[in-house]
Amino acid sequence: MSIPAVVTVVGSGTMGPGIAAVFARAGAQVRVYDVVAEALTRAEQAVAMCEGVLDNLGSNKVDGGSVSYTTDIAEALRGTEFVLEAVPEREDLKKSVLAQIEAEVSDETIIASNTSGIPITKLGEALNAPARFIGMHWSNPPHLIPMIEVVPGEQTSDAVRDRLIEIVNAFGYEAVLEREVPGFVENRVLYAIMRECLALVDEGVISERDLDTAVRWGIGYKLAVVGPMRLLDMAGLDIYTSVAGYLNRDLSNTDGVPAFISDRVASGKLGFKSGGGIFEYGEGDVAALRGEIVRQLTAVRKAMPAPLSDNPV
Ligand SMILES: NC(=O)C1=CN([C@@H]2O[C@H](COP(=O)(O)OP(=O)(O)OC[C@H]3O[C@@H](n4cnc5c(N)ncnc54)[C@H](O)[C@@H]3O)[C@@H](O)[C@H]2O)C=CC1
Ligand SMILES: Cc1ncc(C=O)c(C(=O)O)c1O
Repeated sequence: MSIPAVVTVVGSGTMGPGIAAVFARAGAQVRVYDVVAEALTRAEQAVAMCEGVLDNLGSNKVDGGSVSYTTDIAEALRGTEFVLEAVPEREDLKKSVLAQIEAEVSDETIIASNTSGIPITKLGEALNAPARFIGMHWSNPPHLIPMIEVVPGEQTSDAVRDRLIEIVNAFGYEAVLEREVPGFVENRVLYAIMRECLALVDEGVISERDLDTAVRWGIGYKLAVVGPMRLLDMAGLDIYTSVAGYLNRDLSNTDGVPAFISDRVASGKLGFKSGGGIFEYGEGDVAALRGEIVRQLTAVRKAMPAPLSDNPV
């Protein structure tokens, strides 16, 4: 299974560098483009770190891969075969950038978006040739989570869909093909969980730290091995029927962003990126936490059956 020889990643913030590292690991010449020069400087450091993580993971490495960095979009897109858009999650911005990309590439170039859940058909309205456009939703951190949601829009061609699945598998990643819905699958599940977690903390049922402990060592640990559908069979559909019969109507069904979050955002408390959010972080805490998270994710990944392997669970 081959991957494109030349790949361009547009947007080098949280996600771009790890994505670039995975493509380069698979042998592609990757060009990383951003409008902010400092973002590229940070990206170069991030890519080097991701490469070290992939070495530690023992991830397969194909010769010939490289990563370069530029603030010149024409240079970034010249001769490219595959573009991954990873700019901020704003429909207007993404549409503008997608149109900018399409104007610079050949008719054969595939354009993919790492959008967290904006419908691909909607973003595709910005393109003259939406048949070449598809959703390619990586999960954070992209160089460690070996599952990518493949989300065709209504105009996406079958050939582009099949080619993207081939590329994802060439990384040694699981490609999950989905019909397009807002938020796709992973974030619909994640945001349902986050909604309930935030409600439980906000209502004083449990503290932030104890909530994390409960979820990590309860469903988090279990779901890393047993998926939700298999878990239903393991628990018993009769048990689910009894519990859901009284519990589903009692779960949080708030829409919008809870004040627990919006108040913090309004006061500039964004989490790791601002030194404080749900928790507060002192000097060096975020870097240490990032390193420990990567170390533990790597250890768990090594303990699990490899992606694409014949896992009986
Ligand atoms: N952060 C996360 O955990 C995940 C994010 N995503 C999605 O990936 C996309 C990117 O997210 P992040 O990396 O977190 O965003 P980010 O805000 O960390 O990085 C975005 C980058 O795009 C650059 N940028 C802004 N305007 C640009 C333009 N016109 N042309 C080129 N570059 C431009 C910014 O300078 C920045 O470096 C979003 O759609 C997001 O929803 C998907 C999975 C996980
Ligand atoms: C909070 C949150 N929101 C979106 C995404 C991905 O689109 C992630 C993730 O990939 O981890 C996330 O944690």
